[in-house]
Amino acid sequence: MSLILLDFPRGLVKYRSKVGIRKEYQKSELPEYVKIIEVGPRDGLQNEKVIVPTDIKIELINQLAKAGLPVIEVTSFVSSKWVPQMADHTEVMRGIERHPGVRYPVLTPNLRGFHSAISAGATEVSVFGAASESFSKRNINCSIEESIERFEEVAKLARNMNIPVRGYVSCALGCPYEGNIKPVKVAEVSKRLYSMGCYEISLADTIGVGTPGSMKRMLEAVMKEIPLTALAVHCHDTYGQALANILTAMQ
Ligand SMILES: CC(C)(COP(=O)([O-])OP(=O)([O-])OC[C@H]1O[C@@H](n2cnc3c(N)ncnc32)[C@H](O)[C@@H]1OP(=O)([O-])[O-])[C@@H](O)C(=O)NCCC(=O)NCCSC(=O)C[C@@](C)(O)CC(=O)[O-]
Repeated sequence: MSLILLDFPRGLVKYRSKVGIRKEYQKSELPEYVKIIEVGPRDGLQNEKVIVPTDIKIELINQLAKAGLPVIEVTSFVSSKWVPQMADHTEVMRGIERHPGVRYPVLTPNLRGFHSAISAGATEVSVFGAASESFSKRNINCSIEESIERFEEVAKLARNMNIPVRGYVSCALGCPYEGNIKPVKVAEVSKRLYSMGCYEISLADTIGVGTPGSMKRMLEAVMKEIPLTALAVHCHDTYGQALANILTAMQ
């Protein structure tokens, strides 16, 4: 697979680094702990040309849980016309083992997706917006403003049901249609997601065009609006920059 997908928050202590690394981290002022959110079964498999059979997906997710991943993004409750790779969302969600201490969030773009996800047994969801108008239209068929309205409905219902909601901001470091995206726009969308109740905002370098410099500028803008402990990064490795960008985010 050509992607390295790491959702990588600083501050939220969920995944303990190995002893030894921990000391080095302290010396170099990197975080003592990191939480890794495994998104392969969703973000990886949604891009596969050949649709992976449901039982293989289930086995992959079970093996990832056994490998010690604390959070595994399982699937998306989206339109199967748009993303046929995720059409078996309900079967996957119902088929996986639930390992104690492991969380299994799913993507839900709207209330319809939320209801389906909950019926299938989801206990955590993610809404996914963008800092680019063009990307929002092409990805979820609505403007940024309309998407925020849809997410607010999801967040409100989720709050009433005690379901945690995470928020993605796509194109945080560049858009395939609009090119550069201003950090202030990323900060604005992030703030709206955070204000509606998303407990964590994942800033996504959707097409992997970020660099350590642009990552730093973007994070500086977002950190003015959102507490550091509520931030994560999601770095695609299209141009081999994901690890450098993640290191910058950690610093
Ligand atoms: C968002 C929608 C559903 C909007 O869907 P819509 O606004 O209803 O518009 P539509 O006309 O395109 O709807 C298509 C059909 O889906 C139905 N529909 C409506 N909602 C649902 C639903 N929840 N589940 C299943 N079906 C749904 C709807 O009723 C309609 O059915 P039809 O009338 O044609 O028979 C649609 O545009 C869609 O499914 N888009 C795909 C979005 C997607 O999964 N993108 C990839 C994931 S995001 C991502 O990868 C970025 C991320 C998170 O990884 C971070 C990063 O790296 O940037």
